[in-house]
Amino acid sequence: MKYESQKVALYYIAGALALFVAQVLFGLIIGTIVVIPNTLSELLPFNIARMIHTNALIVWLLMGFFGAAYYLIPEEAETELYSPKLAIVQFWLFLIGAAAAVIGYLFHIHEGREFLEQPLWIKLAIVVVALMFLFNISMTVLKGRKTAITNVLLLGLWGIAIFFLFSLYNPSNLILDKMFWWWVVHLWVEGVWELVMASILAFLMIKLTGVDREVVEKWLYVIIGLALFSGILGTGHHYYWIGTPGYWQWIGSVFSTLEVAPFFAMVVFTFMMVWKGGRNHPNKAALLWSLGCSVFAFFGAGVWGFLHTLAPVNYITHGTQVTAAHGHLAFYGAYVMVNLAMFTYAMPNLLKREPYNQMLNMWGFWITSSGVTFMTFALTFAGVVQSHLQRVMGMGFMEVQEQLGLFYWMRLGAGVVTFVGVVLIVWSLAVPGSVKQAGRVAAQPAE
Ligand code: HEM
Ligand code: HEM
Ligand SMILES: [Fe+2]
Repeated sequence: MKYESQKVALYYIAGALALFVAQVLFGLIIGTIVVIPNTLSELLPFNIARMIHTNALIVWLLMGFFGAAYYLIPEEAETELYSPKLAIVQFWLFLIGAAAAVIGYLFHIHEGREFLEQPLWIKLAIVVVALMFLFNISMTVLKGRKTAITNVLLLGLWGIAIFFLFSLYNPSNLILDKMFWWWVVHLWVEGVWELVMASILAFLMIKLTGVDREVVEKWLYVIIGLALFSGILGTGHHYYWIGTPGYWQWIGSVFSTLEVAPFFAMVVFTFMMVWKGGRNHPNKAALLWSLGCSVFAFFGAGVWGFLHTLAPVNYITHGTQVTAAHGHLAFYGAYVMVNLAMFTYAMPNLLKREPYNQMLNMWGFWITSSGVTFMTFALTFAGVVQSHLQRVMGMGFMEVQEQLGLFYWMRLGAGVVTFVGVVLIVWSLAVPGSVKQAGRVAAQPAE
C-alpha cells in the first residue's frame, strides 16, 4: 500500500464480506424453503427472502467494486484520493440505504421488478451515493496519472451509474417495462460490469505477474472492445418472447453468441500473463482467485450462457432452472471471484498482515468453488428435466416441481458446502495468521 487514503477501501471490503455471508445465508434459507415449504412461512416468506438473497448479492458486489476502486485508483493515479472523508460518508450512506431497504422488504415494502425491488426513494439515494463516488474517483484521476486501467475502470463505473437510471422509469406497458429492466440487468452484467472486471484483473496481473503495462493494456482494450461490441446488441437474447419484432431472435442469437469471446479472451489473457511474467509473487492466493475468476466466468457466463442463448433453445428453456444454474455460476465466476481476488490481494496490504493466512484462503477458494459448481450441475439437470416435462410434454408447473425434489435437496447440500467455504474465506481475510504455522507467508515481494 503506497497511499494513506487507500485505507478507506477497508470499510468497503469489510462491509462487502459481511453482506456476502448474509447473502449466502439467505440462499440457504430459500434453498430450505424450496424443499421444506412451510419453513418460516409466516415470518419470512420465500419471495421476501429471495429478494434479500439477490439484493444482498448486488449490493455487496457493488460495494466491493467501490472498495476496489478506492484501493486501486490512488495507486494507479499515483496520488492520494481526492477526499477520503467523502468516501467514508458515502460508505455509511450506502450501508444505511441497504439496511433500510431490507427492513422495508421485511414489511413488504417493495416494487415488483426482480433485482430492482427497492422503493423509489432508495433508488434515488443510490443515485446520490453513486454521484458522490464518481465525483471522488474522477477528481482523483483528473489530478493524477491517467492509465488505461483508470480509464476503463472509470468508463465502467460511470456506465453502471448511467444504466441504473433506467431503473427509475417503470412504464405500465409490459413490453417497455421489460426492455427498461433488461437495460439495467443485462447492460450491467454483460456490458459495463465486464469493463470493471477486466480493469481489476489487468491491475492484478501487473502487480502479481510483473508483465509490462503496455502488454496488459493491449489485452485490456481488446477485451473491452469485444465486450461492448457483443454485449450491447446481445441484449436481444432477452427480447425473444416479450413482444418485440421477430428479427431480435436473429440479432440476439448472433450477438449473444459472440459474448463468449471477451470471456474467452480473459482466460487467455490471465494465463498468458502468468506464463510470461517473471515475478514469483508471494500472494499465491490472489493469483489463484484471478485465474479462477477468468475460468469460472468463462464457464458460467460463456458456456452456461451459450447453452440457452440461441432462440430455438431458449424457446424451451426460458425461465427454467437452466436459467438459475447459469445465473449462479456466472455471478459467482465473474463478479464474486473478481471481488475476492481483489480483497485477497488488498487485505493483507491494508492490514499490514505479514504473514497472512494464505492456506486457509485457498481452502476457501476450493471449497466454495466446488459447492457452487455442484449446485450448478444440480440445477442444470433439474432444468433439463423441467424443460422436457413442462415445455415438451406439457405438464403443469407445480406437477413438474414435484419431480425435481431430489435436485433441490442436492442444491441445498451444495449450498451448505458453499457457506462453509465462504466462512473460511472471510476468516482468512479478517483474522491474522501466526508466523509459526506453515502456509502463512508474506503478502508482498521483498523490495
Ligand atoms: C456465491 C454464491 C451465490 C450466488 C452468486 C447466487 C446468486 C443467485 C442469483 C443471481 C439468483 C437469481 C437467479 C435467477 O433469477 O435466475 C439466485 C437465486 C437463488 N439462489 Fe442463489 N446465489 C448464491 C448462493 C446460493 C446458495 C448457497 C443457495 C442455497 C442453496 C442459493 C439458493 C438460491 C435459490 C433457492 C434461489 C431462487 C431460485 C428460484 O427462484 O428458483 N444461492 N441466487
Ligand atoms: C457475467 C456475466 C453474466 C451474468 C452475471 C449473467 C447472469 C444472468 C442472470 C442472473 C440471468 C437471469 C435473469 C432473470 O431472468 O432473472 C440471466 C439470463 C440469461 N443469460 Fe446471462 N449472465 C451473464 C452472461 C451471459 C452470457 C455471456 C450469455 C450468452 C452467451 C448469457 C445468456 C443468458 C440468457 C439467454 C438468459 C435468459 C434466460 C431465460 O430466458 O430464462 N448470459 N443471466
Ligand atoms: Fe443477457
